Amino acid sequence: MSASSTFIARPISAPLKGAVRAPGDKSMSHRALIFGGMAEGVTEIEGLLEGDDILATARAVEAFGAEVERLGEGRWRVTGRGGFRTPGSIIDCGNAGTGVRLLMGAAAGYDLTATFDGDASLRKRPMKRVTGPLADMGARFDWNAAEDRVPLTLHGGGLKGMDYLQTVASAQIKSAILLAGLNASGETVVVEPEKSRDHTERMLRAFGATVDVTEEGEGWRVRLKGGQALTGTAVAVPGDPSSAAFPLAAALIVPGSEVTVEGVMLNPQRTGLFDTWIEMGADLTVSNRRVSGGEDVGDVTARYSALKGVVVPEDRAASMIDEYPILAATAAFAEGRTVMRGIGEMRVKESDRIALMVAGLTACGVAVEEEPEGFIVAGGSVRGGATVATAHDHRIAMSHLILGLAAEQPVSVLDPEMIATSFPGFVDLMNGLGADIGAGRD
Ligand SMILES: O=C(O)C1=C[C@@H](OP(=O)(O)O)[C@@H](O)[C@H](O)C1
Ligand SMILES: C=C(OP(=O)(O)O)C(=O)O
Repeated sequence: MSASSTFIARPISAPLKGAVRAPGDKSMSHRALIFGGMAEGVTEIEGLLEGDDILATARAVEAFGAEVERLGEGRWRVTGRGGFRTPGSIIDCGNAGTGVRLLMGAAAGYDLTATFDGDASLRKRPMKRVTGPLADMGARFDWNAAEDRVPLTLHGGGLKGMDYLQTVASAQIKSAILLAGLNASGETVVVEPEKSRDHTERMLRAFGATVDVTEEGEGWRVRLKGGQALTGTAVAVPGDPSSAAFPLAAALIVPGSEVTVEGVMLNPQRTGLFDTWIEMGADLTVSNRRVSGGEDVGDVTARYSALKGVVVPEDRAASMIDEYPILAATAAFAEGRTVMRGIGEMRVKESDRIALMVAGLTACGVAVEEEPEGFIVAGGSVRGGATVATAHDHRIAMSHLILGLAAEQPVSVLDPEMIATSFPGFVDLMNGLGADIGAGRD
């Protein structure tokens, strides 16, 4: 696909109908591969997301010395050697912030040297939030191009545990420090201001580690002792709520629709969007609740709904940080204003997601106000009829394509190939439900 490729979503007149499965959860897929690579023995993974971000992490884990095999669709085996060793090549994490930050934390605990890099988007993202605390534990870093950015070289080993008080609620920072702490002397403690996704804590226990978690203020105090070995295990990865959000959003805004996404992970630190949609008046129901892979899972059904604008509580941000773009797309069809604040973190994702959503929605005829740490969408009719820049950001691309299905005129997005980082098969899945999304003209 050329650099100037586009996808186009055309307004549809018939409702979306059907039941689908979301791809495997991206956060858990990164962790299953990385922990499997750090562990001694065999880790069998089912439901692994085969998106580009995860394939980059699989290659990285292999470069750090584990054996990584694909057994079938979503079925992978990692045979770990009980630690990472110096890789023979640069660790290219592609587009993945989670991949690079968790891998740096994991690698920092071992006596090795590794150079990390990524694509143009990853090269713009801040790394000191992770290298800072890892350096305080004893790791050394060389900036190979610019401070705070990849490419960078890590010299690991000889770490001391630390107490770390996080200023932002970030599961990536928390996870990097905890993974380093596993191979540090003494105890490592991370205190977060608000609860962030806890897949690392849960999954480390499945790999045999002892992790102590207590409530502290609005967040958690997480403690683990250094010198803990991980043992390979079986991991079942449930569906990704961040991906499920797209077909569900389409059902909410296309009249007459009813769509079920089966097997969606419902960890409370990931379901802020669903809570917000329900407050907006969405007909969203969960059935068949069960536990799978140590996480709550259910089938989520969305039916077309007359949505109302809401003020999203700021303390919900960590539980839906990747979902504000698709929330904004649905808010464009709601009656009244949807106020999204306390989300400055959105500016340091794969793109400046506040700026990109404001620009894209404005181009589609939606009234939007930008703030330094948030934005406000005034809902109503959506004209569409625009070609939207995505800055190679998968969630910006998918959000505008969903918007286009219910707009008055088609919506095109530039550079849609990044959708494959988190949701390979997005277009086929959506079209199978009755959407009209296809390749546009260059
Ligand atoms: O830990 C994780 O798997 C993730 C944490 C979040 O990032 P931050 O930790 O930077 O908030 C999220 O945006 C990202 O998509 C996945
Ligand atoms: C922010 C995201 O991912 P990452 O930080 O891993 O690049 C995302 O998937 O929306």
